[in-house]
Amino acid sequence: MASSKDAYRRKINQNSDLGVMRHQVVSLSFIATPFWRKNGIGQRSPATCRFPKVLGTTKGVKRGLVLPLVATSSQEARSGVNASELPNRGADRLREAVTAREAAFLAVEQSLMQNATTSDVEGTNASTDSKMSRDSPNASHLSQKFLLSYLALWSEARKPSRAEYALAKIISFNAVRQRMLFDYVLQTNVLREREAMDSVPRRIKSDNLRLSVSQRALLHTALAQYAFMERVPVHTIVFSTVELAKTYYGQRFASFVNAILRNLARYGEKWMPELERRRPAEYIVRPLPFPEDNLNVRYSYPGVFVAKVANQLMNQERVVAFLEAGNLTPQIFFRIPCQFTDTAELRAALEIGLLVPWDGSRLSESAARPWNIYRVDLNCADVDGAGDLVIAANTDRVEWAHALPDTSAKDLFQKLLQKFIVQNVTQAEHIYDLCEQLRARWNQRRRLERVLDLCTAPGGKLTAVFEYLQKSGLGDLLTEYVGVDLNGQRLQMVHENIHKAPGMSKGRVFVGIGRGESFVEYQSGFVVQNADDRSIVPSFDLVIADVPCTNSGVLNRRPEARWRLSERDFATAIPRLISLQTSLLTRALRLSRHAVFYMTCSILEAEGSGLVRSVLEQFPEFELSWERLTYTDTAGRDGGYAALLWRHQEN
Ligand SMILES: C[S@@+](CC[C@H](N)C(=O)[O-])C[C@H]1O[C@@H](n2cnc3c(N)ncnc32)[C@H](O)[C@@H]1O
Repeated sequence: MASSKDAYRRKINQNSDLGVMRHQVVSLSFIATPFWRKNGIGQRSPATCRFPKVLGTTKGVKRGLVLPLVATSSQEARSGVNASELPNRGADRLREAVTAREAAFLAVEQSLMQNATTSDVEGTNASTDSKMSRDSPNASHLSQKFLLSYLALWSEARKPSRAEYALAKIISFNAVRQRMLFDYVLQTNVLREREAMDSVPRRIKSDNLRLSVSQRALLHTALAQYAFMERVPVHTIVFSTVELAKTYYGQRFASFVNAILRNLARYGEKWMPELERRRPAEYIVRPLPFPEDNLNVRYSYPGVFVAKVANQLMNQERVVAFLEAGNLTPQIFFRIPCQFTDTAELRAALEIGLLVPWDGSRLSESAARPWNIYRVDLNCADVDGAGDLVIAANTDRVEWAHALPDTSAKDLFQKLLQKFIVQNVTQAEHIYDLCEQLRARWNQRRRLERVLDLCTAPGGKLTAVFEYLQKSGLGDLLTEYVGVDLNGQRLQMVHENIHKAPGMSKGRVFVGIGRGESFVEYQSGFVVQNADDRSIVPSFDLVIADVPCTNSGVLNRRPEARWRLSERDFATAIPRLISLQTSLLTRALRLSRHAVFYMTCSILEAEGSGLVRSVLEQFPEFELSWERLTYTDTAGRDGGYAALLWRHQEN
C-alpha cells in the first residue's frame, strides 16, 4: 500500500500527469463558476443529471431496493479496509490524501462505512467534554459521523486551496446524497453491459460481482462527477478514478474500473438524448406511479422513508417537491432584530447584494414581528468566486470562514456572523407562531418569570423566544432563563449567541451540561438531575423542548442523514430516539407551570404530532392547543414541527 501510494504521489507530481490532475481542479475553479452561479452547485436534481434515461427505466424497482453491492469480509480484507479499524485508520488516510479527488473518495468511504456499521442519530451520543474545541477536527468530529468532519481532517492536514476544497466537497456531498441512485446505475446499467466487459478479468466478470464498501465509494465519487459536473471531461474522471483504483486495490481492480467507466462514457450518451443535453434545466420529471414506486431510486432516499412521506402527504407532486428539496443546496438566512435594520453592516450587505430581504415569509406580513429575515444571496455578484459562497451554503457556520474568498465581502460576512443569528425561516416562523399563540392565551393570573430550555444549544430558539417576549411585553416579569444540553461543545455557542440577542444579559441566563430528561433544577451553578419523574415539581412558566431528532426535515444540510432512515433504523435506532423524545417531553410537561413549546426538525409524524398526542394521554391537565408541520421546500425552508402544549388548570 505504501509503495503504490508513493507511486501515486510521484505520478501526480510529474509534469505530464499534473496537467490532467490539476486540470480537474483548475478547470472547475474557473469554468464551472458561471455554471455554479446559475444553478448552484449540487442543486441539480437527478431529473436534470446525466442519467434521465436510466431513471426512466427504473419502472418496477420496488421500494426498499437492496442492491447486492455489499462487501464481504474477505473482500474488505483484500481491499485493505477493515471496518473495525475505523475511524483512526480512515482519519490517517484522509490526512494523507494528495488530491481533492482522493480526499472526496476517502470521505465518502468513511461515510459509507459508518452507515454500514453503525446507526446513530445526531446528538444522542454526544460528547460532554466542554473543553473540546469545536473547530479543531479531531477524533470527536469523527465520532459525530458527519461528512464535513472527514473533509475537515483533510483540509486541516493538507491546507488545500479553496478550489480544491470546493471540489472535494461537491464530489463527496453528491456521492453521499445520490448513493441509492448510483448503486442502481452501477448495478443495472454498467455492471450488466456485457459487451463492455472485454477487458475485465474473468473472475470479476461473474453475475455475482460484489464490491467492497470502499470500492463502491470510489465508483460513487466517479459517478458524482459524471452526473453533476458536466464540464469535467469524462477522460479526466476515468483517469483520476483508475489511478486511485490502482493505488488502493491494484491493477486488476483498476482494469475493471477502467472498463466500467469507459462503458459509462460510451453508453451515457444513450441515457441522455441531445435535446436534454442542450436544455437540461428544462427537462421535466415524468409522472411516476404513485405513491413511492421508484421515487426512492430516482431521488436517492431509503424506500421506507419515501413510503412514510408518501403516506403522510398523499399527494405525488408534494412528495416529489419534498424529495427534490432534500437534494438542493440549502439556503442561509439571518434573523435580524428589527431595531438593527439600520446598522452599517446590514446596509453594506444589502448594498452589495450579499443579503436580500426575504419576503417569502409570513413574518413579513406582521407588524408585530420582532425580526426581519434576510437570505444570503448565493449569486452575490460582488463576491469574487461566488462559487465559494455556494459551497459555503452547504455547511454549518464553522466552515464558512474557510470557504469564503479573501475579499471585503468576506470581512462583512464575518461581521454579520458575529453580530446576528443564522436561523432558517422555518424556525423563526415557528417560534413566532408559538409565541403569538402563547400571548393570545395568557391572562393576568399567570406570571411569566422563569423559562427553561431543555435542549438549548446553540441557543437559536432561546434567543428568539427572548426577543419576542421582550418586544411583546409578555416577558416584562422575566427573571431567569435556564438552558441545559448534553453537548458541552455546542453549549459554548449559547454564550456567543446570547451576546447577539439585544437586551439578553448573561446575568439572568444560566446554562449547564446535563440530560434534559432527568433535569430538575439549576442551583448555584449546578444542574440538579433526578431520573425519577414523580417527585418533580413544576417550577418553570415556559419550557422549551427542541429535541434531537432524525433531521428528516433538513436532509439537504446533512448529506448522510437520509441513510439513517433505513428499514433497519426504523426498527432499532429511531424507536430509541422516539423514546428519548418522549422522555424529554414528559420531563418538560412535569416541569412546566403553564406552557411547553415542543419542536423538532423532522417531518415524520412519529416524532411530531403522533408523539405529542401519545404523551399527552398521561397529562390530562395539558392540551395540545396549536401545532404546525412544515415540509422542506425548494424556496429554502427547512422542514420541522412545532406544538404548543397548554396547562388549562392553574396550580
Ligand atoms: C435540535 S438541537 C437544539 C437546537 C437549539 N434548541 C437551538 O435552537 O439552537 C438538539 C440538541 O439536543 C441536545 N441533546 C441531545 N440529547 C440530549 C439530552 N438527552 N438532553 C439534553 N440535550 C440533549 C443536542 O446536543 C442538541 O444540541
